[in-house]
Amino acid sequence: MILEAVGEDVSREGLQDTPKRVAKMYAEVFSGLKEDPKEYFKTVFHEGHEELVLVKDIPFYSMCEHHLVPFFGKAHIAYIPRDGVVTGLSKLARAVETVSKRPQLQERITSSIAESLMETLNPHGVYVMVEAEHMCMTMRGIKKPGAKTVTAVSRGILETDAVKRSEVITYINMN
Ligand SMILES: Nc1nc2c(ncn2[C@@H]2O[C@H](COP(=O)(O)OP(=O)(O)OP(=O)(O)O)[C@@H](O)[C@H]2O)c(=O)[nH]1
Ligand SMILES: [Zn+2]
Repeated sequence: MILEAVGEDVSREGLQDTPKRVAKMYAEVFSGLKEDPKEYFKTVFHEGHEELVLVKDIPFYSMCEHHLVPFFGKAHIAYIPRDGVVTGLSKLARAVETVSKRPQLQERITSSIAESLMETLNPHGVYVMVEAEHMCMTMRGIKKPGAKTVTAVSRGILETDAVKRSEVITYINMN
């Protein structure tokens, strides 16, 4: 229907399988709708580690819900465990993957990861930062390639304690 609407000849060879390919692609890029990031954080280890855990530079690709074009970048997830309860490191990246693979807003990716962690691990604090380039701002519309959006959500002690939060931000900015 999109190809017809833009005036394409939908019978030409290259386009014949395009509806099928696009359907398959959307099933893949929106597969996170069927998943709950909180499920991943059920994998826990009792390690007695009460200090910072940070997994940074987690790459992600998502789809802007306004234009259905990609936005992509990196997510950084930090938390301070309570009672030494930590989750698997890969589970943080899996949560990013799940919430990215939905029609999204960058703010919602950021806050839903933070809330999921707070609700499951009940840590002392969480800090999530997401930086991304939105193709709806680069290839169309205002056309500002290179413009970067940064969103951050802090919860618990990382919301109330500015010193601890700036320590986390220093680690995020470190190479
Ligand atoms: N807050 C937020 N806005 C977003 C995100 N992704 C895209 N947008 C914005 O959503 C807005 C939609 O604005 P509209 O005026 O309804 O749509 P539009 O006419 O296509 O807007 P332009 O992009 O300005 O041409 C735009 O300003 C986009 O930049 C996001 O993750 N978070
Ligand atoms: Zn957009």
